[in-house]
Amino acid sequence: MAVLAPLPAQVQRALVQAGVTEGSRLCCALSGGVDSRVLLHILTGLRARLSFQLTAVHVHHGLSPHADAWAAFCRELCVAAGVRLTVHRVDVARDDPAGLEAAARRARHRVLMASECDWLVFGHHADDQAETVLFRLLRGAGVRGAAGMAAWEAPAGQQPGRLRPLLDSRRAEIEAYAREHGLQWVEDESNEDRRYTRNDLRHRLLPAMEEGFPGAARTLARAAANFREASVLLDELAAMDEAACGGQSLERAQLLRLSEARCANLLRWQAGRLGAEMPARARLLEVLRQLHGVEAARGFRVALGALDCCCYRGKVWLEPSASLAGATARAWAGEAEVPWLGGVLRFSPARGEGLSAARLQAAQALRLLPRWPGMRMRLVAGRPSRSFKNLCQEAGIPVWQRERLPVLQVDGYAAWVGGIGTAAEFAAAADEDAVAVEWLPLVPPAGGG
Ligand SMILES: Nc1ncnc2c1ncn2[C@@H]1O[C@H](COP(=O)(O)OP(=O)(O)OP(=O)(O)O)[C@@H](O)[C@H]1O
Repeated sequence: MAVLAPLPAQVQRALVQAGVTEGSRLCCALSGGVDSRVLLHILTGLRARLSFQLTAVHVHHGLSPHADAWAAFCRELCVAAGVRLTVHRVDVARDDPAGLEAAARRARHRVLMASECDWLVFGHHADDQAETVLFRLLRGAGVRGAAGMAAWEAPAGQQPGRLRPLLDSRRAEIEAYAREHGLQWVEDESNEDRRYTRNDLRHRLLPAMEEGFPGAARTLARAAANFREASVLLDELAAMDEAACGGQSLERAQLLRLSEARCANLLRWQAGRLGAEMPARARLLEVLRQLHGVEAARGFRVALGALDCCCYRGKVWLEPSASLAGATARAWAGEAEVPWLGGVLRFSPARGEGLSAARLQAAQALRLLPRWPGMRMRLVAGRPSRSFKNLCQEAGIPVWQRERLPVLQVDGYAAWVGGIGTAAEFAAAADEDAVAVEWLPLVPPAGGG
Protein backbone atom coordinates (compact mmCIF):
# COMPACT_ATOMS: atom_id res chain seq x y z
CA MET A 1 0.00 0.00 0.00
CA ALA A 2 1.26 3.48 -0.89
CA VAL A 3 2.90 5.48 1.90
CA LEU A 4 0.64 8.30 3.05
CA ALA A 5 1.66 11.96 3.19
CA PRO A 6 2.03 13.33 6.77
CA LEU A 7 -1.45 14.87 7.11
CA PRO A 8 -3.46 11.89 5.80
CA ALA A 9 -1.20 9.57 7.82
CA GLN A 10 -2.04 11.52 10.93
CA VAL A 11 -5.77 11.41 10.20
CA GLN A 12 -5.57 7.66 9.61
CA ARG A 13 -3.74 7.20 12.93
CA ALA A 14 -6.38 9.24 14.76
CA LEU A 15 -9.24 7.23 13.22
CA VAL A 16 -7.68 3.90 14.05
CA GLN A 17 -6.87 5.01 17.61
CA ALA A 18 -10.49 6.03 18.18
CA GLY A 19 -11.67 2.61 17.02
CA VAL A 20 -12.94 3.33 13.50
CA THR A 21 -13.18 -0.03 11.76
CA GLU A 22 -14.48 -1.55 8.56
CA GLY A 23 -18.09 -0.47 8.04
CA SER A 24 -17.99 2.38 10.62
CA ARG A 25 -20.28 5.22 9.52
CA LEU A 26 -18.37 8.51 9.47
CA CYS A 27 -20.00 11.85 8.83
CA CYS A 28 -17.81 14.86 8.02
CA ALA A 29 -19.06 18.14 9.56
CA LEU A 30 -18.50 20.31 6.51
CA SER A 31 -18.64 24.10 6.83
CA GLY A 32 -16.88 24.59 3.49
CA GLY A 33 -13.98 26.38 5.23
CA VAL A 34 -10.43 25.25 4.59
CA ASP A 35 -10.22 22.90 7.61
CA SER A 36 -13.27 20.80 6.90
CA ARG A 37 -12.58 21.04 3.14
CA VAL A 38 -9.18 19.44 3.67
CA LEU A 39 -10.70 16.96 6.11
CA LEU A 40 -13.25 15.86 3.49
CA HIS A 41 -10.48 15.47 0.92
CA ILE A 42 -8.41 13.30 3.25
CA LEU A 43 -11.37 11.21 4.42
CA THR A 44 -12.42 10.61 0.81
CA GLY A 45 -8.91 9.34 0.15
CA LEU A 46 -8.89 7.05 3.19
CA ARG A 47 -12.39 5.68 2.59
CA ALA A 48 -11.29 2.71 0.46
CA ARG A 49 -8.14 2.07 2.49
CA LEU A 50 -10.00 1.75 5.83
CA SER A 51 -13.36 0.59 4.38
CA PHE A 52 -15.52 3.04 6.35
CA GLN A 53 -18.71 4.65 5.04
CA LEU A 54 -18.57 8.39 4.52
CA THR A 55 -21.33 11.01 4.48
CA ALA A 56 -21.25 14.74 5.18
CA VAL A 57 -23.46 17.30 6.89
CA HIS A 58 -23.62 21.07 6.43
CA VAL A 59 -25.48 23.45 8.73
CA HIS A 60 -26.99 26.49 7.05
CA HIS A 61 -27.30 29.16 9.77
CA GLY A 62 -28.92 31.71 7.49
CA LEU A 63 -26.85 34.46 9.12
CA SER A 64 -24.52 35.47 6.30
CA PRO A 65 -25.70 36.81 2.94
CA HIS A 66 -23.41 34.08 1.53
CA ALA A 67 -25.03 31.20 3.44
CA ASP A 68 -26.86 29.87 0.35
CA ALA A 69 -23.66 29.98 -1.69
CA TRP A 70 -21.75 28.05 1.00
CA ALA A 71 -24.41 25.33 1.07
CA ALA A 72 -24.31 25.15 -2.75
CA PHE A 73 -20.51 24.93 -2.65
CA CYS A 74 -20.67 22.02 -0.17
CA ARG A 75 -23.21 20.27 -2.41
CA GLU A 76 -20.93 20.55 -5.43
CA LEU A 77 -17.93 19.28 -3.47
CA CYS A 78 -19.83 16.26 -2.21
CA VAL A 79 -21.30 15.39 -5.60
CA ALA A 80 -17.77 15.46 -7.05
CA ALA A 81 -16.44 13.33 -4.18
CA GLY A 82 -19.36 10.86 -4.32
CA VAL A 83 -20.33 11.64 -0.72
CA ARG A 84 -23.97 11.97 0.34
CA LEU A 85 -24.52 15.38 1.94
CA THR A 86 -27.33 16.50 4.24
CA VAL A 87 -27.95 20.24 4.59
CA HIS A 88 -29.83 21.43 7.67
CA ARG A 89 -31.24 24.92 8.03
CA VAL A 90 -31.36 26.24 11.59
CA ASP A 91 -32.98 29.31 13.08
CA VAL A 92 -30.58 31.28 15.22
CA ALA A 93 -32.10 33.69 17.75
CA ARG A 94 -30.47 37.06 17.04
CA ASP A 95 -31.25 38.32 20.52
CA ASP A 96 -29.81 35.31 22.39
CA PRO A 97 -28.33 36.55 25.69
CA ALA A 98 -25.21 34.41 25.10
CA GLY A 99 -24.52 36.27 21.83
CA LEU A 100 -25.02 35.45 18.18
CA GLU A 101 -21.90 33.31 17.75
CA ALA A 102 -22.71 31.16 20.80
CA ALA A 103 -26.34 30.81 19.72
CA ALA A 104 -25.26 29.68 16.23
CA ARG A 105 -22.82 27.18 17.72
CA ARG A 106 -25.50 25.76 20.02
CA ALA A 107 -28.02 25.40 17.18
CA ARG A 108 -25.33 23.81 15.00
CA HIS A 109 -24.29 21.29 17.64
CA ARG A 110 -27.88 20.28 18.25
CA VAL A 111 -28.49 19.29 14.64
CA LEU A 112 -25.01 17.83 14.11
CA MET A 113 -25.37 15.54 17.11
CA ALA A 114 -28.64 14.22 15.69
CA SER A 115 -26.82 12.97 12.55
CA GLU A 116 -27.26 9.31 11.75
CA CYS A 117 -23.72 7.97 11.97
CA ASP A 118 -21.26 6.38 14.37
CA TRP A 119 -18.76 9.24 14.27
CA LEU A 120 -19.06 12.92 13.48
CA VAL A 121 -15.73 14.16 12.23
CA PHE A 122 -14.70 17.78 12.83
CA GLY A 123 -11.93 19.89 11.31
CA HIS A 124 -10.63 21.41 14.57
CA HIS A 125 -6.85 21.78 14.62
CA ALA A 126 -4.06 22.65 17.07
CA ASP A 127 -4.54 26.42 16.65
CA ASP A 128 -8.25 26.00 17.46
CA GLN A 129 -7.27 24.03 20.54
CA ALA A 130 -4.82 26.72 21.68
CA GLU A 131 -7.48 29.40 21.16
CA THR A 132 -10.05 27.39 23.10
CA VAL A 133 -7.69 26.82 26.02
CA LEU A 134 -6.55 30.44 26.13
CA PHE A 135 -10.09 31.74 25.76
CA ARG A 136 -11.32 29.57 28.60
CA LEU A 137 -8.37 30.40 30.86
CA LEU A 138 -9.00 34.08 30.28
CA ARG A 139 -12.54 33.52 31.46
CA GLY A 140 -11.30 31.83 34.64
CA ALA A 141 -11.74 28.17 33.63
CA GLY A 142 -10.83 25.35 35.97
CA VAL A 143 -9.09 22.13 35.01
CA ARG A 144 -12.11 20.80 33.08
CA GLY A 145 -12.44 23.93 30.95
CA ALA A 146 -8.72 24.19 30.32
CA ALA A 147 -8.72 20.60 29.06
CA GLY A 148 -10.01 21.95 25.73
CA MET A 149 -11.37 19.56 23.13
CA ALA A 150 -10.76 15.81 23.14
CA ALA A 151 -9.23 14.15 20.06
CA TRP A 152 -12.16 11.78 20.21
CA GLU A 153 -15.19 11.10 22.36
CA ALA A 154 -16.83 7.69 22.09
CA PRO A 155 -20.45 7.34 20.91
CA ALA A 156 -22.88 7.44 23.86
CA GLY A 157 -26.36 5.95 23.60
CA GLN A 158 -28.06 7.34 20.49
CA GLN A 159 -25.44 10.05 20.05
CA PRO A 160 -22.57 9.63 17.62
CA GLY A 161 -18.99 9.86 18.83
CA ARG A 162 -16.90 12.90 17.96
CA LEU A 163 -13.60 12.74 16.19
CA ARG A 164 -11.10 15.54 15.64
CA PRO A 165 -8.32 13.90 13.63
CA LEU A 166 -6.61 17.20 12.74
CA LEU A 167 -6.23 18.28 16.36
CA ASP A 168 -2.44 17.85 16.30
CA SER A 169 -1.98 19.73 13.01
CA ARG A 170 -1.25 23.42 12.68
CA ARG A 171 -3.46 25.70 10.60
CA ALA A 172 -0.50 26.44 8.33
CA GLU A 173 -0.03 22.73 7.54
CA ILE A 174 -3.69 22.42 6.59
CA GLU A 175 -3.55 25.47 4.35
CA ALA A 176 -0.38 24.16 2.73
CA TYR A 177 -2.13 20.84 2.01
CA ALA A 178 -5.08 22.69 0.44
CA ARG A 179 -2.77 24.70 -1.82
CA GLU A 180 -0.72 21.66 -2.76
CA HIS A 181 -3.87 19.79 -3.86
CA GLY A 182 -5.44 22.81 -5.55
CA LEU A 183 -8.47 22.71 -3.26
CA GLN A 184 -11.05 25.49 -3.16
CA TRP A 185 -12.84 26.58 -0.01
CA VAL A 186 -15.05 29.38 1.27
CA GLU A 187 -14.01 32.15 3.65
CA ASP A 188 -16.43 33.02 6.41
CA GLU A 189 -16.28 36.83 6.62
CA SER A 190 -17.12 36.69 10.34
CA ASN A 191 -13.66 35.12 10.87
CA GLU A 192 -12.22 38.47 9.97
CA ASP A 193 -14.56 40.33 12.27
CA ARG A 194 -12.66 41.43 15.35
CA ARG A 195 -15.85 42.08 17.26
CA TYR A 196 -15.99 38.37 18.03
CA THR A 197 -13.62 37.89 20.93
CA ARG A 198 -12.27 34.54 19.79
CA ASN A 199 -11.25 35.97 16.48
CA ASP A 200 -9.31 38.63 18.28
CA LEU A 201 -7.42 35.88 20.05
CA ARG A 202 -6.78 34.19 16.72
CA HIS A 203 -5.62 37.22 14.80
CA ARG A 204 -3.88 39.37 17.38
CA LEU A 205 -3.04 37.68 20.65
CA LEU A 206 -1.87 34.23 19.56
CA PRO A 207 0.41 35.54 16.79
CA ALA A 208 1.92 37.97 19.33
CA MET A 209 2.50 35.10 21.75
CA GLU A 210 4.10 33.02 19.00
CA GLU A 211 6.59 35.81 18.42
CA GLY A 212 7.73 35.83 22.04
CA PHE A 213 7.29 32.08 22.61
CA PRO A 214 7.80 30.18 19.36
CA GLY A 215 5.51 27.12 19.24
CA ALA A 216 3.17 28.65 21.83
CA ALA A 217 0.05 27.24 20.10
CA ARG A 218 1.39 23.69 20.12
CA THR A 219 2.52 24.09 23.73
CA LEU A 220 -0.94 25.27 24.75
CA ALA A 221 -2.48 22.30 22.93
CA ARG A 222 -0.09 20.01 24.85
CA ALA A 223 -1.04 21.69 28.13
CA ALA A 224 -4.67 20.97 27.24
CA ALA A 225 -3.86 17.25 27.05
CA ASN A 226 -2.33 17.44 30.55
CA PHE A 227 -5.39 19.24 31.88
CA ARG A 228 -7.58 16.60 30.24
CA GLU A 229 -5.80 13.86 32.15
CA ALA A 230 -6.31 15.73 35.42
CA SER A 231 -9.97 16.33 34.61
CA VAL A 232 -10.52 12.59 34.10
CA LEU A 233 -9.25 12.04 37.65
CA LEU A 234 -11.56 14.75 38.99
CA ASP A 235 -14.51 13.10 37.23
CA GLU A 236 -13.62 9.72 38.70
CA LEU A 237 -13.39 11.24 42.17
CA ALA A 238 -16.76 12.97 41.70
CA ALA A 239 -18.42 9.70 40.65
CA MET A 240 -17.05 7.98 43.78
CA ASP A 241 -18.16 10.87 46.01
CA GLU A 242 -21.65 10.90 44.48
CA ALA A 243 -22.05 7.19 45.21
CA ALA A 244 -20.85 7.75 48.79
CA CYS A 245 -23.38 10.58 49.22
CA GLY A 246 -26.35 8.45 48.18
CA GLY A 247 -26.59 9.10 44.42
CA GLN A 248 -27.83 11.97 42.26
CA SER A 249 -29.86 13.44 45.10
CA LEU A 250 -27.14 13.91 47.72
CA GLU A 251 -27.34 13.38 51.47
CA ARG A 252 -26.32 16.68 53.05
CA ALA A 253 -24.84 14.90 56.09
CA GLN A 254 -22.50 12.89 53.83
CA LEU A 255 -21.69 15.92 51.72
CA LEU A 256 -20.52 17.81 54.80
CA ARG A 257 -17.94 15.10 55.44
CA LEU A 258 -16.20 15.95 52.17
CA SER A 259 -13.65 18.73 51.93
CA GLU A 260 -15.01 21.91 50.33
CA ALA A 261 -12.91 21.27 47.24
CA ARG A 262 -14.39 17.78 46.78
CA CYS A 263 -17.88 19.05 47.40
CA ALA A 264 -17.45 21.80 44.77
CA ASN A 265 -15.92 19.25 42.39
CA LEU A 266 -18.92 16.97 42.82
CA LEU A 267 -21.43 19.77 42.14
CA ARG A 268 -19.47 20.93 39.07
CA TRP A 269 -19.44 17.38 37.73
CA GLN A 270 -23.17 16.98 38.30
CA ALA A 271 -23.82 20.32 36.55
CA GLY A 272 -21.67 19.19 33.59
CA ARG A 273 -23.58 15.90 33.37
CA LEU A 274 -26.81 17.90 33.08
CA GLY A 275 -25.33 19.77 30.14
CA ALA A 276 -25.03 23.06 32.06
CA GLU A 277 -22.13 25.49 31.82
CA MET A 278 -19.66 25.27 34.70
CA PRO A 279 -21.10 27.25 37.62
CA ALA A 280 -19.22 30.40 38.62
CA ARG A 281 -16.87 29.93 41.55
CA ALA A 282 -18.56 32.62 43.65
CA ARG A 283 -21.91 30.86 43.31
CA LEU A 284 -20.45 27.51 44.33
CA LEU A 285 -18.84 29.13 47.38
CA GLU A 286 -22.27 30.51 48.27
CA VAL A 287 -23.73 26.99 48.08
CA LEU A 288 -20.99 25.69 50.36
CA ARG A 289 -21.57 28.53 52.81
CA GLN A 290 -25.30 27.82 53.02
CA LEU A 291 -24.75 24.07 53.23
CA HIS A 292 -22.75 24.61 56.40
CA GLY A 293 -24.92 27.45 57.70
CA VAL A 294 -28.29 27.89 59.38
CA GLU A 295 -29.99 28.16 55.95
CA ALA A 296 -29.69 24.39 55.49
CA ALA A 297 -32.19 23.62 58.27
CA ARG A 298 -34.93 25.67 56.56
CA GLY A 299 -33.96 24.63 53.05
CA PHE A 300 -32.44 26.86 50.39
CA ARG A 301 -32.04 27.36 46.69
CA VAL A 302 -29.00 29.01 45.13
CA ALA A 303 -28.88 29.91 41.43
CA LEU A 304 -25.96 28.32 39.56
CA GLY A 305 -26.44 29.64 36.05
CA ALA A 306 -29.07 27.55 34.26
CA LEU A 307 -29.46 25.35 37.34
CA ASP A 308 -30.47 25.84 40.95
CA CYS A 309 -28.79 24.00 43.80
CA CYS A 310 -31.53 23.03 46.23
CA CYS A 311 -31.31 21.80 49.79
CA TYR A 312 -34.40 20.50 51.55
CA ARG A 313 -34.99 17.99 54.34
CA GLY A 314 -31.39 16.82 54.36
CA LYS A 315 -31.14 16.31 50.58
CA VAL A 316 -29.12 18.39 48.13
CA TRP A 317 -29.70 18.33 44.38
CA LEU A 318 -29.49 20.32 41.16
CA GLU A 319 -32.54 21.15 39.09
CA PRO A 320 -33.34 23.47 36.17
CA SER A 321 -33.44 27.08 37.26
CA ALA A 322 -36.77 28.23 38.70
CA SER A 323 -36.36 31.26 36.45
CA LEU A 324 -37.20 29.02 33.47
CA ALA A 325 -40.51 30.08 31.95
CA GLY A 326 -43.44 28.28 33.57
CA ALA A 327 -45.07 25.30 31.92
CA THR A 328 -48.17 25.88 29.82
CA ALA A 329 -51.25 23.70 29.51
CA ARG A 330 -51.47 21.32 26.57
CA ALA A 331 -53.69 18.47 25.45
CA TRP A 332 -52.35 14.94 25.85
CA ALA A 333 -53.27 12.73 22.92
CA GLY A 334 -51.50 9.60 24.09
CA GLU A 335 -47.92 10.59 23.09
CA ALA A 336 -45.31 8.35 24.72
CA GLU A 337 -43.16 11.35 25.63
CA VAL A 338 -44.07 14.92 26.41
CA PRO A 339 -41.46 17.59 27.26
CA TRP A 340 -42.11 19.30 30.58
CA LEU A 341 -39.93 22.29 31.55
CA GLY A 342 -36.34 20.98 31.59
CA GLY A 343 -37.45 17.35 31.67
CA VAL A 344 -39.85 14.90 30.14
CA LEU A 345 -42.98 12.89 30.97
CA ARG A 346 -42.99 9.28 29.78
CA PHE A 347 -46.16 7.26 29.39
CA SER A 348 -45.96 3.49 28.96
CA PRO A 349 -48.43 0.58 28.96
CA ALA A 350 -48.53 -1.31 32.27
CA ARG A 351 -50.78 -3.66 34.20
CA GLY A 352 -52.33 -3.19 37.60
CA GLU A 353 -50.28 -0.11 38.43
CA GLY A 354 -50.73 3.49 37.34
CA LEU A 355 -53.73 5.06 35.63
CA SER A 356 -56.64 2.93 34.50
CA ALA A 357 -56.41 2.61 30.69
CA ALA A 358 -60.20 2.20 30.46
CA ARG A 359 -60.82 5.45 32.39
CA LEU A 360 -58.45 7.32 30.11
CA GLN A 361 -60.05 5.89 26.97
CA ALA A 362 -63.52 6.91 28.17
CA ALA A 363 -62.42 10.49 28.95
CA GLN A 364 -63.46 13.49 26.85
CA ALA A 365 -60.54 15.77 27.66
CA LEU A 366 -57.00 14.90 28.74
CA ARG A 367 -54.70 17.81 29.53
CA LEU A 368 -51.26 18.35 31.04
CA LEU A 369 -50.88 21.52 33.03
CA PRO A 370 -49.50 22.95 36.28
CA ARG A 371 -51.72 22.92 39.40
CA TRP A 372 -54.78 25.16 39.26
CA PRO A 373 -56.43 27.13 42.08
CA GLY A 374 -58.61 24.99 44.32
CA MET A 375 -57.21 21.73 42.90
CA ARG A 376 -57.79 18.71 45.17
CA MET A 377 -57.06 15.02 44.90
CA ARG A 378 -57.83 11.82 46.81
CA LEU A 379 -54.94 9.38 46.97
CA VAL A 380 -56.69 6.67 48.98
CA ALA A 381 -60.24 5.50 48.16
CA GLY A 382 -62.78 6.27 50.86
CA ARG A 383 -60.61 8.98 52.48
CA PRO A 384 -61.24 12.73 52.18
CA SER A 385 -59.71 14.56 49.24
CA ARG A 386 -56.70 16.76 50.09
CA SER A 387 -55.73 20.23 48.93
CA PHE A 388 -52.74 20.58 46.63
CA LYS A 389 -50.81 22.26 49.43
CA ASN A 390 -51.46 19.36 51.85
CA LEU A 391 -50.52 16.81 49.21
CA CYS A 392 -47.21 18.60 48.61
CA GLN A 393 -46.46 18.92 52.31
CA GLU A 394 -47.11 15.22 52.84
CA ALA A 395 -44.92 14.29 49.89
CA GLY A 396 -42.11 16.61 51.13
CA ILE A 397 -42.15 18.80 48.01
CA PRO A 398 -40.56 22.20 48.67
CA VAL A 399 -42.65 25.29 47.97
CA TRP A 400 -40.58 26.45 45.00
CA GLN A 401 -41.09 23.16 43.15
CA ARG A 402 -44.85 23.08 43.45
CA GLU A 403 -45.72 25.29 40.51
CA ARG A 404 -43.52 23.13 38.30
CA LEU A 405 -45.23 19.80 39.01
CA PRO A 406 -47.05 18.33 36.00
CA VAL A 407 -50.70 17.42 36.53
CA LEU A 408 -52.66 15.12 34.23
CA GLN A 409 -56.20 16.46 34.21
CA VAL A 410 -58.98 14.12 33.11
CA ASP A 411 -62.29 15.82 32.35
CA GLY A 412 -61.46 18.60 34.79
CA TYR A 413 -60.19 16.36 37.63
CA ALA A 414 -56.60 15.87 38.81
CA ALA A 415 -55.85 12.23 37.92
CA TRP A 416 -52.08 12.19 38.42
CA VAL A 417 -49.56 14.64 39.83
CA GLY A 418 -45.80 14.34 39.28
CA GLY A 419 -43.97 13.54 42.52
CA ILE A 420 -47.28 12.85 44.32
CA GLY A 421 -49.16 10.01 42.65
CA THR A 422 -52.41 8.82 41.09
CA ALA A 423 -55.90 9.75 42.28
CA ALA A 424 -57.80 6.76 43.69
CA GLU A 425 -60.69 7.28 41.22
CA PHE A 426 -58.33 6.93 38.26
CA ALA A 427 -56.00 4.22 39.55
CA ALA A 428 -55.95 0.85 37.75
CA ALA A 429 -57.19 -2.20 39.63
CA ALA A 430 -54.72 -5.04 40.23
CA ASP A 431 -55.63 -6.97 37.05
CA GLU A 432 -56.49 -4.02 34.82
CA ASP A 433 -54.66 -2.55 31.83
CA ALA A 434 -52.91 0.60 32.93
CA VAL A 435 -50.78 3.53 31.79
CA ALA A 436 -47.70 4.19 33.90
CA VAL A 437 -46.41 7.76 34.01
CA GLU A 438 -42.80 8.57 34.73
CA TRP A 439 -41.60 12.11 35.24
CA LEU A 440 -37.93 12.82 34.64
CA PRO A 441 -37.51 16.39 35.88
CA LEU A 442 -34.08 16.77 34.29
CA VAL A 443 -33.00 15.42 30.96
CA PRO A 444 -29.50 16.36 29.88
CA PRO A 445 -29.59 18.16 26.53
CA ALA A 446 -27.58 16.85 23.56
CA GLY A 447 -23.88 17.51 24.20
CA GLY A 448 -21.84 20.00 22.17
CA GLY A 449 -19.21 19.13 19.58
N1 LIG B 1 -21.89 25.28 9.30
C1 LIG B 1 -21.26 24.15 9.58
N2 LIG B 1 -21.74 22.98 9.13
C2 LIG B 1 -21.12 21.82 9.41
N3 LIG B 1 -20.01 21.73 10.16
C3 LIG B 1 -19.50 22.86 10.65
C4 LIG B 1 -20.08 24.13 10.37
N4 LIG B 1 -19.33 25.07 10.99
C5 LIG B 1 -18.33 24.43 11.60
N5 LIG B 1 -18.40 23.10 11.40
C6 LIG B 1 -17.49 22.05 11.90
O1 LIG B 1 -16.88 22.49 13.12
C7 LIG B 1 -15.48 22.61 12.94
C8 LIG B 1 -15.00 23.80 13.74
O2 LIG B 1 -15.50 24.96 13.18
P1 LIG B 1 -15.28 26.37 13.81
O3 LIG B 1 -13.87 26.45 14.30
O4 LIG B 1 -15.82 27.39 12.91
O5 LIG B 1 -16.26 26.26 15.01
P2 LIG B 1 -16.09 26.82 16.44
O6 LIG B 1 -17.42 27.34 16.75
O7 LIG B 1 -14.92 27.71 16.55
O8 LIG B 1 -15.79 25.47 17.18
P3 LIG B 1 -16.82 24.63 17.97
O9 LIG B 1 -17.87 24.20 16.97
O10 LIG B 1 -16.07 23.45 18.52
O11 LIG B 1 -17.33 25.49 19.04
C9 LIG B 1 -15.28 22.73 11.46
O12 LIG B 1 -13.99 22.32 11.07
C10 LIG B 1 -16.35 21.83 10.92
O13 LIG B 1 -15.95 20.48 10.99
